[in-house]
This record gives sequence, structure tokens and C-alpha cells, in this order.
Amino acid sequence: MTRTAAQHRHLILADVQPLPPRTLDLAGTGGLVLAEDVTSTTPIPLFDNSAMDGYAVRAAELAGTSEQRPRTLEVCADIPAGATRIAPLVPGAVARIMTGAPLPEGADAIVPVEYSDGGTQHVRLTLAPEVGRHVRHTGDDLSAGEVVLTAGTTLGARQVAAAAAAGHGRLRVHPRPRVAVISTGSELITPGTRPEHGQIPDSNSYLLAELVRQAGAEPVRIGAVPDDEVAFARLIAETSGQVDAIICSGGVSVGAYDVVKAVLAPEPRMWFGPVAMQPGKPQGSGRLRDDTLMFTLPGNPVSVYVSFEVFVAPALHRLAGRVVPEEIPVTAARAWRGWTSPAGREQFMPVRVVTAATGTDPVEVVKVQPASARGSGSHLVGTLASADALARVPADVTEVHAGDMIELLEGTDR
Ligand SMILES: Nc1nc2c(c(=O)[nH]1)N[C@H]1C(S)=C(S)[C@@H](COP(=O)(O)OP(=O)(O)OC[C@H]3O[C@@H](n4cnc5c(N)ncnc54)[C@H](O)[C@@H]3O)O[C@H]1N2
Ligand code: MOO
Repeated sequence: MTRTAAQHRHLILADVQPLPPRTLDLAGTGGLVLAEDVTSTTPIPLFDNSAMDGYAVRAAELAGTSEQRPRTLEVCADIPAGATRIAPLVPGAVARIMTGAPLPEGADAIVPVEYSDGGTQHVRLTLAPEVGRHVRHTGDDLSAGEVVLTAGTTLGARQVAAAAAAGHGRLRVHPRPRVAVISTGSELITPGTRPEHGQIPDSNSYLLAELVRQAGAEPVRIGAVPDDEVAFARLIAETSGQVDAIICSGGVSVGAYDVVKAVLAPEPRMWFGPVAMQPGKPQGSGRLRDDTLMFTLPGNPVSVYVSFEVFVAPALHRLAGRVVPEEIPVTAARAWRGWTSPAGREQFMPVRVVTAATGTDPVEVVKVQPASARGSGSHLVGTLASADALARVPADVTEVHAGDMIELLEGTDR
């Protein structure tokens, strides 16, 4: 039975849950999603410390000190950052102290070195600081036990730094999905090698591996394999269980050598059928017996790109623990040039953003035109390079006119 793109997306997402959490070293968690709240194991800062290189003092002892009325005091200690055993401040004396070093007991303010002669035995000070001046207090930033990061947060540089400061060397996260990428087709050769007449470079496995990486997952690019049912079945058996998902391209329509469909259609949890969209009509998806998620995309490169953006990317994001919209997310834009769309199939047209103002629109209203002068051929992989987004045209619209408002689906690779 034919599905709409929305139905196919819903049915795929209905079968995808976040990968079970694992505890990973902090350094490997960038881009991953936290599986539980992170609380601070200590206050931040951990201890009262100096915000300046200078002298730790008792503020009251320097009352009235100024450039005109300097005071000279004994320096009873030298406290570098990292000092762990610090004697209390001797009454009537000061301690030389560096930025980040713990305040000695009894000190309540810092005189920056600029307001001194820099002395190490005795020092001449020219400032009367108020209590607390240049002191960074324990727990100024966060208290012990306070929530630093909430479950569901995607860990970027700032979040990883906060977790480290909060005393965590490992974090409980949803692991990065590992995704195998296989191109099928006896016509495929390695890019950069010389094609015989009838052969073409495999572009899909490179397209998919990069899309997988940009979706925050780890690609395992297996590359191109010929249309051989026995070899393909063996490859799937070897690959499944090693990865969280497999994406294949090619071999899913009605040709005599469509090996992907031939090998995987008997799998009880796989679905194959047409989706009322252009490009991307023949689709397959589901799970293998060992639970590995399986996407079998049509071979045409633009079909692969569209299928990934509409169906595969949301599934990978959900595996990684990210929140994904059930509906295909779109924004409004205007067609700068028109194009045609097939009746009865929702169209996903690669488009290029045009920088121009119309009579009625300010420049900020995004205007687009087909990336290729040839319109929507699913084989137009060369001009796909200049596409910025996909325009979505409803199934009952057969012509987009210049000036029409349209819907835009931004690529996840931008
Ligand atoms: N009689 C019919 N023929 C076709 C139909 C149909 O309904 N009836 N549907 C067409 C549509 S739409 C599509 S899309 C394709 C999908 O076919 P397959 O998934 O079986 O893909 P292939 O036949 O293997 O390849 C299609 C096309 O793409 C090129 N290709 C394949 N892999 C790669 C790759 N890794 N890198 C670059 N290019 C690749 C391949 O050479 C073909 O030109 O079926 C239509 N036919
Ligand atoms: O559906 Mo096919 O993907 O149009 O070329």
C-alpha cells in the first residue's frame, strides 16, 4: 500500500527509541545527549580565592591607606595557585597571593599588585580595599548539589566544561549511533578510478556517510557492492549487530536485479512499498531479526538525499536521544522562479536561496529557485551541490509559479 511521506516518517519514528544510556569519559561526550541530570559534586568555586595577583589582607587594617598615605606591612606568606596547606594570616601582616590561590584564614580582601611596590618581605601598599574586594567566594557560581545540566541536554563545549568544573570525569549519555552505509549496484566504481562505458562513480556512500556524520552519528562506510544476492545477504548478516542502523541505497524498485528488495523483503519486520513523493518513491524500512534498524533507500542520488533528510535523519536523532518533531518541520519561503511537480506525489525539490528583494517582500523573506535548471531529476547529483534546502510542494499542486509562497525544509547538513 502507498504511504504518504508523513505516514512513512511517523511509522519509522514509532519504532525508534533512544539508545540505552552508557557511562562515557567526559572527553568523548561532545555532541551526545545527557541521559540524566548532572549535579555539582562541590560548590563552584570550591574555596574562597583571589581574583587578582596581589596581597591578601585584613581590610580593616588598611583603613585610610592611599597613594598619599601608604602603609608598609610584613609579608608573612607567599601563596601560589595550587597551594593546599595555607597558614592563617598573621595579624598586622599580609600574604602575597596569586590569582586562583586560596585565601588564608583571616584575610577578607585583596590589594592588587599594581597598588604596591611588589615587596616579598615587606610591602608598601597604597589602597584601602573594602571587605570582599577581589575575593571569589565559595559557591558564588553554583552550590554543591545544584543541577548543572538537565537530562536531554546536548553536550557542547560549554556544557562539557560545566560538567568538568562540577567534578564529573564521566557522564551518563545516550551513545553516538553507529551507522553502516552500503551502496548497491554493479555499475558502481570507486570515485577517481576510470569508468568503463556503463559504469559510474559511487556517490551515494559518500553522501550518506557525510549526512550520517552531520546528523551526529558515526558512519561506517562499507562502500559499493555489486548486485549479487548471495554476497549482499552475507554482507548484511556480517554487518547487522555490529551497528545500530544500516542504510543501503539502490536495488529497491522493480528491476530484475533489485537485490536489496529481493534479500530483505522476506524479513518479517521490513516494509517495502511506494511513498507518494518525488523523488524517493520506492522505499524500504524496518528492523532485521537482531533488531538492527534498516533503511533501504532508492538508488538515485537526489532520492537518497531527500529520503535521508525526511526519514533517516529524524530516526538517527531520536536514537541519539534528541527530540525530533513528528511532523516534517518547514518554514515559509517564496518561489523566485516557478517549476512543475508531478500530480499525486508530494515533491521535495532541491532549491537554492536567491538574495533579492521583491516589490512587496523585504530581503529577509527567503526566496528560492530550483538548484538545477533541469528542475527535479532524481539523478541530478552534480547540481545538488548548489542546493541550500528542499522545497516541499503538496501532492495536489502540479505547478509552482514565480511569486508563490512555498514551504522550505532546511537540510540538516547546513
Ligand atoms: N519500471 C520502473 N522503473 C523504475 C521505477 C518504477 O516505479 N518502475 N521507479 C524509478 C524510481 S522513482 C527510482 S528512485 C529508481 C529506484 O531504483 P532502485 O532503488 O532500484 O535504484 P537503482 O536502480 O539501483 O539505481 C537507480 C539509479 O541510481 C543510480 N545509482 C545507484 N546507486 C548509486 C550510487 N551509489 N551512486 C551514484 N548513483 C547511483 C543508478 O546507477 C541508477 O541510475 O527506480 C526507477 N525505476
Ligand atoms: O522516486 Mo525516484 O526517487 O523519483 O527518482
